[in-house]
Amino acid sequence: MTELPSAVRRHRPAPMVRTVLRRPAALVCLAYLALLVLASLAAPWLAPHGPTATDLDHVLTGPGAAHPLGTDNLGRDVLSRLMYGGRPSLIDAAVAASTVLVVGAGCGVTAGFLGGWFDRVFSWAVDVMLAIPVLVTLLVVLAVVGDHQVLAMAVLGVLVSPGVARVVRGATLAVRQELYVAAARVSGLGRRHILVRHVLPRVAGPVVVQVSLFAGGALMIDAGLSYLGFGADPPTPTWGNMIADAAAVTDRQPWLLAPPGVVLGLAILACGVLGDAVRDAGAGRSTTATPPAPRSRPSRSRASRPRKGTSHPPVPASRTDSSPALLSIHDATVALPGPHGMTTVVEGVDLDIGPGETVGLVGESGCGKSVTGRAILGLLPGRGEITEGSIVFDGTELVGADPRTVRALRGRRIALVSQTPLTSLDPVIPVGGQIAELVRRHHGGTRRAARARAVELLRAVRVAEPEHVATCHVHELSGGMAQRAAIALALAGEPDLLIADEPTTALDAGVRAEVLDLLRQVQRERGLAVLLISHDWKVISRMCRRTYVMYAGQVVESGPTADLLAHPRHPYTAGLLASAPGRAAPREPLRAIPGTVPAPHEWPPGCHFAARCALATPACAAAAVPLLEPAPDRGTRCLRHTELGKGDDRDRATAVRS
Ligand SMILES: Nc1ncnc2c1ncn2[C@@H]1O[C@H](COP(=O)(O)OP(=O)(O)OP(=O)(O)O)[C@@H](O)[C@H]1O
Repeated sequence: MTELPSAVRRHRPAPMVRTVLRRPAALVCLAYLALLVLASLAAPWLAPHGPTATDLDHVLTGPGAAHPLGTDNLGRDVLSRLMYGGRPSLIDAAVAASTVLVVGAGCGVTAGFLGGWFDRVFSWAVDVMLAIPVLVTLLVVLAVVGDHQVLAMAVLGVLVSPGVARVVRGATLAVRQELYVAAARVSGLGRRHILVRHVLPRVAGPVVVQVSLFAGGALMIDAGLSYLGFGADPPTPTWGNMIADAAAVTDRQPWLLAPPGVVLGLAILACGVLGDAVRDAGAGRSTTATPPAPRSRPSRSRASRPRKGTSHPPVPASRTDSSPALLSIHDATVALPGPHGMTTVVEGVDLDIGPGETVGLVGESGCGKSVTGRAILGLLPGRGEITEGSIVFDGTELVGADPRTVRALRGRRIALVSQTPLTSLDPVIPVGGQIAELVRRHHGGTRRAARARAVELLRAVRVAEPEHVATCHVHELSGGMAQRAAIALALAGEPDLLIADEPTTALDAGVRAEVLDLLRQVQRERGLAVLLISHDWKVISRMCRRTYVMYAGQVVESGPTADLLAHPRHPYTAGLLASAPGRAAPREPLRAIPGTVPAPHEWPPGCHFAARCALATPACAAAAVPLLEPAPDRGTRCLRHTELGKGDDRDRATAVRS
């Protein structure tokens, strides 16, 4: 089993509330605001005098025994009026802040999360609303609704919401684009679940900051409106009209300005400091939660070490032609939106995987391997779509199927393991919690049973101390261990097909061998079919009986791996093999196929590889090359495949430059 990294026991992120409360300044501010709320609520019982009771013998007195904060120009007790006045001021601010929370933050989160037409309408509406002058509109509203201050503050909240919504939308969009959110979709979790469990906790920080800062501003605006005479009618006290009364007699009793001014000023300050504390706590958490660069440690414990003589264990059995395919892709064409409009990025792909079979998909970067994998899961980026062809999984056609049918397969029947486990696991939920969440989602059961199953799955993927690792966050794990956890997560639904998209690319050589061993073991034990996407011929030859080679969106060659490696039937495969790092002799420069993969909008009408091919003839460039069958169970898109592998032509086909 892999050893437990020492880092596992460190850097556990504390819940946000606890992190905030650990800051003395935040604690003082919270206490102050709580005191204000309590004092204003309990004013009828705690205030020494009524809010309008006058004592004409004591007018404009300073602080004293009978009146701790003095009296105003009508002999009214300032402390009592402050307490009573807090209630409307705080209610007004709360109404405005709640409106911003519901309208601003609510719309921002919805637009950022849903995207599409809602986001476009939202952005347009925000642009329009930001052009509306807030104060002027508010004064007009007050002129219409009179002294209905609560309504006015709700209107203020609506007017301020676009700015807040824009910030919150940005934060939500950033979280939505995180790989772990995509991974949660791949795992089959529903939208609402992903929003509540994976997105909202991450955007809660920015939302609280925005709302608390605005609450301070709302207190100030409320006081300002009362000062101007728009608030509650005298003699009802508000902090704003108390400041207005004090301002009228500053020459006779300047002290009178101090109590409402200080109380209000401190309340605004407290809101700001609290917002800062939440922001800092959030930043601290995301720093610890942001996965560091993969720390793949070559853990060398006995169970996971590749054993001598078993470095090339037998490749899992291939599907026989008579057995029905578990996954059958036929003539699939995928288009994605891009700078050149909808562009075809995968064209006419045929690919079959039998139950329990491991099939390789290999090719240079940008050839369409990942898009093909995502097309199977119905998770194409943007407004991408499968424009032609069919994808049949276990007898069910997925192209054009009800989205619920495809969603039901994700995680449960088809799972994905990506190359970046550190970014595809939720950084703020313990690994065990994420696995248990999927177990319950796909198989039901109690929380306790799901947690036990999560530990079992971690043990199955050879994680040491699985009980402990289940409580860890992903940033506490090494690269290899995180990849094991990601595989455990993929197995939670007990799928029939695993799409492994370069699952070992981010790992170092030692851990790579362990993870490949592990994949083969789970594949064998569970009869899993695996589509293994890779750049690495070594991985392909070790794992896959059959391989498909992709170039510029097309499958250009396919066949049993051993045969394909020994006798490539397409110059691209030959070139790719010749430029594999292991093929170069010692001190010989690494070879490469001349040129680069053309971008999808630059694909030629004929053979996509013609421009880089030493064997190309005018016929190759003239028209699209269909998939030919040079031998049983072999496919190639090369018109000159019969000439490959013969003397000089073979050399020319693999002609590469340093
Ligand atoms: N979100 C996207 N929007 C637009 N085009 C995309 C998007 N993702 C991929 N593409 C394009 O689709 C084509 C295929 O990309 P894909 O990621 O499938 O290649 P790949 O063979 O998996 O490469 P790699 O090995 O680097 O992952 C590329 O031309 C790429 O630019």
